[in-house]
Amino acid sequence: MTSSTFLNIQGLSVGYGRNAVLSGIDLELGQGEFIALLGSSGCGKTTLLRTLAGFMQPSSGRILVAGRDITHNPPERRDMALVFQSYALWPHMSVRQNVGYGLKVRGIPRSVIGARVDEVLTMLGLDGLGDRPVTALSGGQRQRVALGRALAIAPQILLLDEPLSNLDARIRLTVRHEIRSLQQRLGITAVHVTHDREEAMVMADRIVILNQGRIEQVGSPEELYRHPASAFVATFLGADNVIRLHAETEASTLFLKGDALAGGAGVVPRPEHLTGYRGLVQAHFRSDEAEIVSGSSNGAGIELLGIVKHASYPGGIWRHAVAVGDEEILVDAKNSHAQGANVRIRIPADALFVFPAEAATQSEMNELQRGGATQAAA
Ligand SMILES: Nc1ncnc2c1ncn2[C@@H]1O[C@H](COP(=O)(O)OP(=O)(O)OP(=O)(O)O)[C@@H](O)[C@H]1O
Repeated sequence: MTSSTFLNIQGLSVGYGRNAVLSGIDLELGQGEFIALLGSSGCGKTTLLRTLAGFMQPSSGRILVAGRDITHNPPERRDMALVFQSYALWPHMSVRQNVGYGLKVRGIPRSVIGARVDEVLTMLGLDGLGDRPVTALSGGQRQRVALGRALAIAPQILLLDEPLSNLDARIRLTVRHEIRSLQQRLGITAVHVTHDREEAMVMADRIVILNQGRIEQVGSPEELYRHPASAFVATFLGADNVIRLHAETEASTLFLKGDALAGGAGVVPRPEHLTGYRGLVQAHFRSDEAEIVSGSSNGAGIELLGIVKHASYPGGIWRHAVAVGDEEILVDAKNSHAQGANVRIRIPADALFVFPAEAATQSEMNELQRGGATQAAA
């Protein structure tokens, strides 16, 4: 644990009955840090948040806040507030009563509650709505009330469980910005659960990618985007074009071979995790980082040969589905290329993420047996 660690999650495992959901989660957050938990449906994001909040008990591991072990504290003795996707407001209460609720149950005097609620309503731009029933508010306003109720108790840690997913796209952008700037202004440590990649990227100081109950990678949005540590992270962060190739390494160079490549081969700098690797790989890249080129070009990268299957115009760019060998990839371009056209696609080395192939197909196994690459991936 570093001296600046505020929330420290150590070896946390959590399950429902005999069904293990989270396994050995280790994570340290600094005070005032905003962390986004990102992962596909069912990977355990909400379970982690509920365990932090004290609504679930871990089967092993500890949670420390400022060095104090709070693993077995009840929710009200954790100095944390949870904001739900569904708002979870009291429908029979006014905005003011909802925001003051947490203070009331803590036995705070009425005069203090009144002043604090006014302060929070102003902070969230809800002045003038205090006496409205919450049922007479828009979705964005309701979520602001839910946030106000959480902030009224001045928690040290704010837990956000997909608070924006019930809002329409435009309001979501506004509330996203409001939450982030409030959190920064108040210096609150925040853990935000989302399955929206862009939301995590623009809001968080660091993103935690969860996959099947384990942490796959932790880093700043840019680190994760530029240096995904696994095929899962690359795919999850948009590098979902995949081409399978054979790879061999020599010193700091990665030699790639495959029918999909122009000239049957390509050379790129070797990523750290492929030191000494020889075998099947899957190369990932984003559709907007691949380029349709008219001739061979200079600079580190690879070139693929493909045939345009169809082109569509989602706005600003043309998106092409291109058959490359047995695989189909998406490539964006400023101009459209006709169906059936033979194209050369260039992917710069720094936009190419190469990992050992997850499983060999039958034809790849046959090729391996014929003496291609000798090391099949795990
Ligand atoms: N009350 C429960 N009893 C048993 N299993 C549960 C319960 N709640 C969740 N699970 C299971 O635990 C796993 C993790 O669920 P969790 O809600 O934490 O996932 P999540 O990542 O938040 O998913 P989503 O993005 O869909 O909300 C899932 O497989 C889910 O089916």
